[in-house]
Amino acid sequence: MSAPVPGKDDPEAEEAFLRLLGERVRGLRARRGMTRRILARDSGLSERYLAQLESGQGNVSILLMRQLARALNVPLRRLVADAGDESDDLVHATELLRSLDGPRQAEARDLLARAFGDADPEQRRHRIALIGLRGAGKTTLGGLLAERLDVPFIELDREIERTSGVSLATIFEFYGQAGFRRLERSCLDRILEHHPRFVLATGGSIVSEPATFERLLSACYTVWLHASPAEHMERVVAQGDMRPMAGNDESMADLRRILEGREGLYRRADADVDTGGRPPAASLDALIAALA
Ligand SMILES: Nc1ncnc2c1ncn2[C@@H]1O[C@H](COP(=O)(O)OP(=O)(O)OP(=O)(O)O)[C@@H](O)[C@H]1O
Ligand SMILES: O=C(O)C1=C[C@@H](O)[C@@H](O)[C@H](O)C1
Ligand SMILES: [Mg+2]
Repeated sequence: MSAPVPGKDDPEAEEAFLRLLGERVRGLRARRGMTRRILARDSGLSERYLAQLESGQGNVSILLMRQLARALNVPLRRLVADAGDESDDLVHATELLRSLDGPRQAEARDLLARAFGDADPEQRRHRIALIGLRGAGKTTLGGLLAERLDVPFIELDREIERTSGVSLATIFEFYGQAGFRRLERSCLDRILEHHPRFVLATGGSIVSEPATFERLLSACYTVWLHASPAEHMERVVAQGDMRPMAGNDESMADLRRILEGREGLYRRADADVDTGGRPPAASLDALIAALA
């Protein structure tokens, strides 16, 4: 039996995607009042090829797709968006956000999260979620904090393993990053549904999944635990934990790169605690102070 390819669709789903692409091109062309002949001329594709594509039978290369997008004057992402990502409201709201500069985009995102987030602010204070890189102290401090607050301590990675009945390594091997992310999201949703109070230790990479991270931020009081890269590495190695980080082998360079890639997201937490250069008991006091 050949190895599974988690990113590959079955042939029916592939056909459905090509049909969607064809309908999308036909719809955009119609809305613009362009004949197939004109679009063929402006994009450099032959009329015959365009007809094939519009009927869902053309698997067009990315460069030809870019030519088509330019001729239709739409961003390339609009042609290849997943089903459901193309309502006019979503497209217009996205364009509005894109017209703002960086700081105002962040402001707009926070406004939207406040207006449409599902959290009751009072309940949010009783749901504490620890985020941070491996070795930050999420498990160590999370357990101590839960004991102190007399609330359940939940480890999201362990919940994912318990629900799926297999180890994280097996999930990644057979279902890929995408499969892990789906399980992570459904476990988080279930925890939020069943527990009004808890301390939750999340997986270090939860911040890389925008929808899941937004849900976490809106439903929980989040605290970013961090130490210096060297301390993170020291702690991970001392635990004999040789799990690959984001698919790479362990090295300081990888760890720095991962931290760099995630730092801007970790910073969105409600509070942060530096767990470096002090014992866990001192970090626990700092964590409790950060919740006050
Ligand atoms: N100030 C401190 N706060 C928390 N942990 C500390 C501190 N100083 C040293 N440590 C040690 O660092 C390690 C932290 O590991 P821990 O498993 O809690 O991190 P984690 O964030 O849960 O990592 P992972 O993402 O791999 O689950 C523990 O061995 C702990 O004893
Ligand atoms: O930091 C990471 O990249 C990860 C940490 C783990 O807790 C798991 O959530 C997963 O293996 C990814
Ligand atoms: Mg842990």
